[in-house]
Amino acid sequence: MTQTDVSSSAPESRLPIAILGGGSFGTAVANIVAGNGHDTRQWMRDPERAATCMAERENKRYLPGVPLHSDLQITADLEQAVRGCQIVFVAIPSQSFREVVNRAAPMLDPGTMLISLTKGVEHDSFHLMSDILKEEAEGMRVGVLSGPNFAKEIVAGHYTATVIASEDETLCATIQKVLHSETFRVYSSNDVFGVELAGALKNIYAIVTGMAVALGRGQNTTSLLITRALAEMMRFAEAVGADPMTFIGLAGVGDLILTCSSDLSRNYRVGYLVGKGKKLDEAVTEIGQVAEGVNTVRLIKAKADELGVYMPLVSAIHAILFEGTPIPTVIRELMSGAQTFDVAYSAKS
Ligand SMILES: NC(=O)c1ccc[n+]([C@@H]2O[C@H](COP(=O)([O-])OP(=O)(O)OC[C@H]3O[C@@H](n4cnc5c(N)ncnc54)[C@H](O)[C@@H]3O)[C@@H](O)[C@H]2O)c1
Ligand SMILES: O=P(O)(O)OC[C@H](O)CO
Repeated sequence: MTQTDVSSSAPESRLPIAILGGGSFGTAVANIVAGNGHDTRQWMRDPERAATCMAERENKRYLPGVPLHSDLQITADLEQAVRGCQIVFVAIPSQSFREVVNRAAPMLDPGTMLISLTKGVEHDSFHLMSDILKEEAEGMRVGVLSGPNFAKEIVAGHYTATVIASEDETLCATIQKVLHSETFRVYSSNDVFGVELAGALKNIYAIVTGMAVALGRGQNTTSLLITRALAEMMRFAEAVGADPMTFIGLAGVGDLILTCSSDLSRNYRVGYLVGKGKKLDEAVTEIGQVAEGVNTVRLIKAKADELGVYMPLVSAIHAILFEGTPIPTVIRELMSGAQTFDVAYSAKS
């Protein structure tokens, strides 16, 4: 297997790089990569939409009003997008992630860097996206990118940071170089599982806080929820073998604060709409974009039950979304639970 070290290439070197996914985040990352002078190809499945985005230099459905970089190539031809690329970013919702990677894998050169941008867990299994990349695309180098990163704020040029996680240090250095810009910083981590898990878990708590805001609750409540969410996330991480320390970084508490504090988050908005009385299906349809947390709640609840991990907020939101328990009943139960230690290492706190 040949593994090209592109991290040491001169800053001006132009690499062929593909981004799979035509939604908000794929588009935001494609714009960064193209802006850094790389030969950037974004793949989206719908040929008509690809042609329209290419012609109008705008992705009207997902990032209206945002000009696409003039060098960004957009295509619905997967082979044309990935051919000869040393780096492929995958921004496909978790439910379709495997299907797309499976299609792309035979078209990739050995040693291609495959980077997941997706924050979810595979439905009906407990696979994270890096597991899928390893299973479906053997012989590739794998990393995950996760952090407090609203696509809309990235394209608006707000100062932003994220984390690239991989056991492959050269891959991390390469991705740091490829994405770094005047407004975008990339930190590295070797805890792939922790970074990826943090990105998936925080979506659950964004639904919870969105709901609390819809119910008229104030900042005390939001702060209570975010802090106890972090405790739950770290307990779960410890139980499944991820490093709890990862959760105090950008991909953990950073993304948790962001997503639980803003209606730019689709997960937060799902919680908000359900809190206002909408049915879950109606809320998801109204958002019209992926809200990974809805599926993640089910999967994490099942895993927490199996492992005996105490996750009262996960149980609470699961009861509201999937068990038909009235919101006031769930809140009463949460608020009358045992008052334990604030900060503790024990998985039972
Ligand atoms: N939007 C953000 O701010 C943001 C930031 C960080 C991470 N993410 C993560 O990125 C992932 C993608 O999110 P997004 O915001 O781009 O979603 P989105 O809802 O904006 O777009 C999803 C895209 O995936 C495409 N898609 C769905 N199924 C497909 C299939 N079977 N084949 C090909 N394409 C398919 C859709 O056509 C659409 O273009 C999610 O896991 C999300 O959590 C999003
Ligand atoms: O819109 P959400 O809820 O999917 O959140 C987007 C990003 O994950 C924020 O980092």
